[in-house]
Amino acid sequence: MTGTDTERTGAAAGEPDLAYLTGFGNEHSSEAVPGALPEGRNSPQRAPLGLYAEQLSGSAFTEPRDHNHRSWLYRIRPSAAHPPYTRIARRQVRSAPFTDSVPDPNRLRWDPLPEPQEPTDFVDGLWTLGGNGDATQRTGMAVHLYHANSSMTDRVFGDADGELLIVPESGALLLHTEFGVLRAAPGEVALIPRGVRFRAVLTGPHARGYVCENYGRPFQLPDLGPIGANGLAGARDFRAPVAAYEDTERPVEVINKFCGNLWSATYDHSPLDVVAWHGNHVPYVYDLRRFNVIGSISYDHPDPSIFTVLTSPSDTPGLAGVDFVVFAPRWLVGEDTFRPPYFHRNVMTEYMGLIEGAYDAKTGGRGGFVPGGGSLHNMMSAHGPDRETFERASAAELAPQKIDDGLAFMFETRWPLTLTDQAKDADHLQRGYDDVWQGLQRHFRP
Ligand SMILES: O=C(O)Cc1cc(O)ccc1O
Ligand SMILES: [Fe+2]
Repeated sequence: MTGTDTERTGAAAGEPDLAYLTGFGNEHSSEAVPGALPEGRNSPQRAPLGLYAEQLSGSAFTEPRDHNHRSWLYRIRPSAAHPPYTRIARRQVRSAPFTDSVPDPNRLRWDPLPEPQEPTDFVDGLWTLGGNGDATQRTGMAVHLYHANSSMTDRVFGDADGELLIVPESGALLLHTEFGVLRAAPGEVALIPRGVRFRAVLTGPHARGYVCENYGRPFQLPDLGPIGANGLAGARDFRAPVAAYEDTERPVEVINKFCGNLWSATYDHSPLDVVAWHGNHVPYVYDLRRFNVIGSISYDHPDPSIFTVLTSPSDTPGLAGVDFVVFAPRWLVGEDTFRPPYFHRNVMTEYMGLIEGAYDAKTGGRGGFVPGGGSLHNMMSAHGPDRETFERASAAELAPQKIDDGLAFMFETRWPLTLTDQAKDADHLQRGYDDVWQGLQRHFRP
């Protein structure tokens, strides 16, 4: 695929007007200064405009074309021009393998992270809930939350351990990356590929959200099978940035997450100095409201795999390292059907978050499933509608019904999640979550 279409999205007052390149997985190309991209070759003897040519590989050179991810960057200085990194405190960031505790079969739910008390940027505000796999083996994933009240200035972050799927819940982020600037507001998700450097700028006083750090194969669009050629997330709705560079000659701290630790080096310039680029290892943003929701128009509640936005496949067909699933506004019309999510036990592990409103299987409000909160239903943990939802939905008069009062999502992973101590012992862990399934009456009449 080639992607040359550009799309502009409305930015809020005072924010830059951002242009984007559209399409998922495209061989995009972009130059901030005309003539900065070499033609016909990647690495001419002297790159145009006195730039340095550099390849960034997100896959092994030899991976099949379908899975090959790389970009060529034309930059003011090569990334190699940096002083040594030294290890810094991890603060509240943890990585796989997770060894703080043993995996817990209990159903768990958290309220939102408390507001930061001191100046906290996106990196300082990352707080790891747990995960699975092993970052050094490039398997598994981690669930992080973030809360920030300041922008990253002269501070840049890159994650060698995996790609970052950022799910804002409150406050939009401007993500200044090596490839240009993306804006991700609540209701949108942004993906920063492995190794790509960025800094997060707040557009208001506060920002909060979720991050899926995927150590495994990069997220891709799911196959559509019998759905056909269209449906779910449309490839053309994914937006990559256009090239934009920082020509900054002052100290900039670059933080590198590497095999679970944070390392820092102070460069004498900004590493966001890419004037032109081409390739398919690129960041992107996607508006979840564009998701084409497909469901049952006869009876029964389909499995939530029908809501998969992105999947990170494993070596076993159909078994994802992690799926990103969205519960977007939709109509429910099932006849003689219990319409909310059913009671179930799942070999896959489900972490759920709420971006806005309410979720149809759970009661919201204080002590319930609330925006910014999260729930964990680990492998084979019994869960489903809470008592109130069960009673209401079992008695409801069935007419076509629009579900449009919320936006929830799920990170669904093939391996159980192990919690960090800070998640297990958090004040914002809801201690009485099991009670939502208490009082489900016996109705058996043989
Ligand atoms: O547990 C959940 O709420 C997630 C979920 C939703 C759904 O529609 C069906 C199954 C499922 O696990
Ligand atoms: Fe579930």
